[in-house]
Amino acid sequence: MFFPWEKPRREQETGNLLADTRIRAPFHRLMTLISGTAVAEKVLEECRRDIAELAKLGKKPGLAVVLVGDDPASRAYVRSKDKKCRDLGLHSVKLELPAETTQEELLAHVETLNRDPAIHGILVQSPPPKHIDEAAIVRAIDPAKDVDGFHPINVAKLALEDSSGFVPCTPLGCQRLLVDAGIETKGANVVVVGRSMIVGKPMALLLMAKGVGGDATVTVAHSRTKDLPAICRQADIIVAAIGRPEFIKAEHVKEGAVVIDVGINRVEAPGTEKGYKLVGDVAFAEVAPKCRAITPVPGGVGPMTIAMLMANTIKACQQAGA
Ligand SMILES: Nc1nc(=O)c2c([nH]1)NC[C@@H]1CN(c3ccc(C(=O)N[C@@H](CCC(=O)O)C(=O)O)cc3)C=[N+]21
Repeated sequence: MFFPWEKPRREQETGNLLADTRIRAPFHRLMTLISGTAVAEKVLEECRRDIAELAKLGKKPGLAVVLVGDDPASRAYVRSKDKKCRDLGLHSVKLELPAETTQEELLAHVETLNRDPAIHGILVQSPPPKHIDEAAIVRAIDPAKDVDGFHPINVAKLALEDSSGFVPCTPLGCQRLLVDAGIETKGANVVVVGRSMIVGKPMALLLMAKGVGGDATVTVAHSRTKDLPAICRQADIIVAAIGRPEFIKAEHVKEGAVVIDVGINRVEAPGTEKGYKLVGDVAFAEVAPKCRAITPVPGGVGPMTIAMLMANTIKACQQAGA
């Protein structure tokens, strides 16, 4: 028997796949691989338009990324943020400070950037070395330049659904992926796994807010949650932000669920060129066949995070002196 929707199984590659790439799944369903790379490109196209509008007003958005120490993964992120800024024609300042930088020195850098009118967004790469009090640094950033959305003022604005604030880039990117992939969040049971200030908590607030990409029924699960697989199996949408490689297995996922994989874990891969590979918080090979849609790693949430950082920087510029 031949069903027209049964397309030949494709190599389950992850990478530059389009959002409508479909892989045949069991029970004659089609599984969508949601391409963060493709959606991020769309967001960046919108950014280019906004940048052109600002240029007419003589304005150019500027982003400062501050990195303390020499963690290789952090350096890679900072480099790709800097590169994306340059691609778009944004003003980009990259501050790479030694691991021994003191709290006072770092605060002085933040103060300088707060006062710099060419800088609209400031990001201090997380996590900083142990001797740095990250909460104090975050509070020192001018909330109007806090494009990470970590400052208490911006956390409050998100909770209050005040759209003048900045929402953390990763949850914002996840929400945009859901909206762009045509996945209805209104009334959906969403389980967010992870309660971090960077992803889990703001993700939950966004999903329960009123409007497009919101109106969901949100459950936040974490390391102390009882019977996590049973809780996750209730979910129409799972957002996995645990920070443990391939933690979410087939037993966590209801047939036909949508899975957003926020994890970016470097795991050893002997014999490969780099000596490591990136895996998500989801065991992709066993989970994907059960899903209606899923994001890959790499090429999923990661590129969206950077695109939303650009979008937040543009918003900061638009709001500056407005
Ligand atoms: N203050 C602060 N803000 C952040 O937004 C922030 C941070 N600190 N600390 C670290 C995390 C991590 N993060 C990533 C962003 C993009 C990719 C990304 O583009 N990943 C590519 C792959 C990149 C590769 O190949 O290494 C992908 O998933 O396809 C990854 C990770 C931002 N972070």
